[in-house]
Amino acid sequence: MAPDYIVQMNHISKHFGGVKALQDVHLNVERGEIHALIGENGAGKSTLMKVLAGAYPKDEGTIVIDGVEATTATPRAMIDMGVSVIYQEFMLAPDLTVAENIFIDQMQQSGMFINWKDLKRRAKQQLQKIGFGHIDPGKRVGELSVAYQQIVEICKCLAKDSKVLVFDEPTAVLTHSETQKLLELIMQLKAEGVTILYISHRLEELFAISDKITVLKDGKYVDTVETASITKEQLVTMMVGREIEQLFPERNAEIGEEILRVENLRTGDLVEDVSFSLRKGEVLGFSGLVGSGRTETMRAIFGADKKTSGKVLYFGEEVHFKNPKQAIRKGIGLLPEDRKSQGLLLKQPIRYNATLVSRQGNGFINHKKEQEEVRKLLARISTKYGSTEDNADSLSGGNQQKVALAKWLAVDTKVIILDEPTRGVDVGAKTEIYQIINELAENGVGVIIISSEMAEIIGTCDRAIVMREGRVTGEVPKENLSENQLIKLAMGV
Ligand SMILES: Nc1ncnc2c1ncn2[C@@H]1O[C@H](COP(=O)(O)OP(=O)(O)OP(=O)(O)O)[C@@H](O)[C@H]1O
Repeated sequence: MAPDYIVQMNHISKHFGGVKALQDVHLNVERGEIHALIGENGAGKSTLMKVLAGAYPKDEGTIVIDGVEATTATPRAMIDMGVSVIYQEFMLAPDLTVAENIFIDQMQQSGMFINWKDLKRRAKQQLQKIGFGHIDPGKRVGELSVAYQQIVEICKCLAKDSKVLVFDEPTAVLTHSETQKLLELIMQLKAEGVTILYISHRLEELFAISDKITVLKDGKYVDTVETASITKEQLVTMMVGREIEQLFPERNAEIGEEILRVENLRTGDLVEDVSFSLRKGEVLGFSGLVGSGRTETMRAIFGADKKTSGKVLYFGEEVHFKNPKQAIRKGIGLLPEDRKSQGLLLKQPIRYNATLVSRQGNGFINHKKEQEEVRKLLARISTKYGSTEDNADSLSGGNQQKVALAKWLAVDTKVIILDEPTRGVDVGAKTEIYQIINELAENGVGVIIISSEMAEIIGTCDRAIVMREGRVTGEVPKENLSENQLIKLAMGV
């Protein structure tokens, strides 16, 4: 029997200026399957999905949805054909309620008198249908957690009768248990006949839920394979074009004297009592659930937020950084978790972003020299970009993360705090980032890594601190690091 394709994208090409983001790409998805899309940062996954959603016009190629060719692929036309995309940055209106967000498109279209009671009832029904009936349809979306906002976004798509749902890295911002819930929901949607396209850099997720995987590399189609017929290693080789023997490279750092000590730190409403120390050449992991206060702790140390009480000792001396500038001057760096709002200036050139920290205090700048240095820096972590003068928003998500990291590699730090350093980064580049972390440690830098990926904490750290509800619940040395141990401490059991 001939395959029953619901999405057929063939010979798709798309360029942005000189960058060929997609060249003669194919994507054929059968009705009712979960089809994963994978590839390195900048491979063209998001662009292909934006072309499918009608958000970007294609240069060449055809799109056929359920047997009908999309001749005018605008966002409206593609929604009408049954395709909806759940982007990493949700398209929700934070000031409107859950119910209003779910039905916003219908409300705008009908322009009729709105029966609020009915709207709430229908929203509740939608939420119940996918097992989230406990979300209040009258609540403002801005007050919901990221995971719940994502549920609202999914309901919004389902309310539009979407036949094909595209998830673009949906779990990057979710906790372990939220991720499990989302994966279950996706399986449920599949059982109800919805076709799913799924982008993720987390291979274990792809192997858990997908039926087929399409691999892209450098904007080109590599292959489509049955998930059951391939191993993780084979998939990685297809993706990066080489074998990755070891995701977490070995390190033989010499751990030296104590350089940072935090005593009974209290900050904001969340962090109540945090104490720990960091030594020269040490990689210290911070594990815990989202909302456990890890980011807030680091921000207070870095002078980005005020501490209410407690002490920070740096090389044995008490310090009171009033702002990040003071911390940076003393050799402390922080790569924030949210690169979009804190890590990068998206409307500024890549070069400017990569030298943001190193140029502080330098009046005269030699552009040529700077460009050359930036190129070298970015090559160290295989960043894919057009020109150093392009704005940061022209970069793919993972490559934005690399530029945000690069700016810290351009300066000498003694302590560097990396908040979710590999979020949205592909496996090949992850290894390169781990290698850089190792090099920093070998050069005597004390490195702190906050990570929601337990494998990352286990694979890279000499020791881990686990936080829960604003307090430290445990400290685990390398030899005892295990997922089980980290989960127990994070959940308080
Ligand atoms: N609006 C844009 N303007 C210029 N170039 C762009 C734009 N959007 C994407 N690109 C370029 O197109 C290429 C593909 O990017 P895309 O975002 O599709 O990659 P991706 O596979 O989704 O990567 P990631 O895993 O990092 O999210 C990249 O080289 C990127 O820099």
